Amino acid sequence: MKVIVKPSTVSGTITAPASKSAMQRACAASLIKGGETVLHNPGISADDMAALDIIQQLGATVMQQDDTVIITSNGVNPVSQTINCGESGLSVRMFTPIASLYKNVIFINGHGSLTKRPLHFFNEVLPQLDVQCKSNNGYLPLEVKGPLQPKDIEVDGSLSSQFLTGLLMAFAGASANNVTIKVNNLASKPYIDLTLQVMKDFGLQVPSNENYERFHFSYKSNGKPTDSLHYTVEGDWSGGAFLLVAGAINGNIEVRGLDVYSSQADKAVLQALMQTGVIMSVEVEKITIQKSKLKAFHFNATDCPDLFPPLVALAAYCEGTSVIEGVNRLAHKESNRGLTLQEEFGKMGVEVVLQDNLMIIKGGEPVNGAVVSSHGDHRIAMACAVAALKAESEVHVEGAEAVNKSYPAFWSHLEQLQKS
Ligand SMILES: O=C(O)C1=C[C@@H](OP(=O)(O)O)[C@@H](O)[C@H](O)C1
Ligand SMILES: C=C(OP(=O)(O)O)C(=O)O
Repeated sequence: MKVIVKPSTVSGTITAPASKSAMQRACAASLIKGGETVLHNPGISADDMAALDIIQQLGATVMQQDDTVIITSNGVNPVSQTINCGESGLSVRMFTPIASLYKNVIFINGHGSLTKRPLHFFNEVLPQLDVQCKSNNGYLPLEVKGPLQPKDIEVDGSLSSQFLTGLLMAFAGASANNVTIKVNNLASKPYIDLTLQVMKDFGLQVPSNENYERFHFSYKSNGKPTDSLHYTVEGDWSGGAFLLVAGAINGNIEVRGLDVYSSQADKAVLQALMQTGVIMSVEVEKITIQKSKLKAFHFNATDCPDLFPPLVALAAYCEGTSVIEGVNRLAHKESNRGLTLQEEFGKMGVEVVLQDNLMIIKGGEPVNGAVVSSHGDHRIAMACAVAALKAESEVHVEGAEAVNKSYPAFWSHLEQLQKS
């Protein structure tokens, strides 16, 4: 699908979508907790749908009712031998250890970009927890056979935090007692805060967190699972970042649904925006942001790598040279995002230089109309669309359907803002 974005101002009020990071964790926690969970503001992205499907294959029942999703679970009790993670990195890395709680073989698959994302962590780590694990040389498909036994273990967290999220959930699901997960070089640390927050909200066992290096579980019985836990999925700072950047580039908009007290990593977009000098007011209920004269910024996105795409769009309109640190974190996302951002913004005449772990963006020059490609990556599609808002002419975004992975309403939200 191709979407043509015309240069235009944006105005009006928009509510950010549900966070897929929070929604997928809530699905996992509902499965592990047992009993009934009512999810309010449930996400509907492709990644969220993958997580809902996985928990059903692993034994939960899922019912849509009005604006909620009701999940009932008896723990991990699969009704199928196979789970399909779609294109979701979080789902495959979080649900593989959870599926390993089961005593029989489970096959794990996915499609598209997920088949190219590294999973060798499991070949190294799961056997140490008594799980047999086969993979296709460190890639999908996987085959696991548990039951996983929580043990003291030391793992490498430098590739992705998502493996640790999976281990933490699985250890809680196995009632880990007096065991420690030691992690070296953990990446994307705030995502672990979100994991621990969701575990706490669901009444799961929460380990102590010693400086993101040691997570110690000491068993505390929480008694019977709470009947009918109500959980509201928070708004998505990762998708919301594109809306805020759209406002800064060429708008006057109000973004709702973003919790300023959230544990989400991408809340840090506010820090980058503040450096640009944008006119913005942050309140509990809403963030108001408007087109302003923007100056270049220097931002470290090592722990919030999903902010690179919106920040490159922002940097294109900032006077001077902006620098974003943490490019090494981008190689294994839906595309190799350092390279795809360089290529696609290059087509619009925006110079993006990759130097070691830095991305250097020369801003303040005219942004040209162009035909760009999403490379099947939702965040590349959204970054190009937002950059188009003040371009010299139309930007044609090919592969625009990629946004369904995290933000299916993105194109209609953008259109709504362009019209109001
Ligand atoms: O746990 C999560 O919800 C996520 C963690 C991050 O991945 P890494 O830990 O691999 O950086 C992020 O990029 C991804 O979009 C979502
Ligand atoms: C990398 C992403 O997600 P995941 O790793 O869960 O596929 C993303 O949403 O940008």
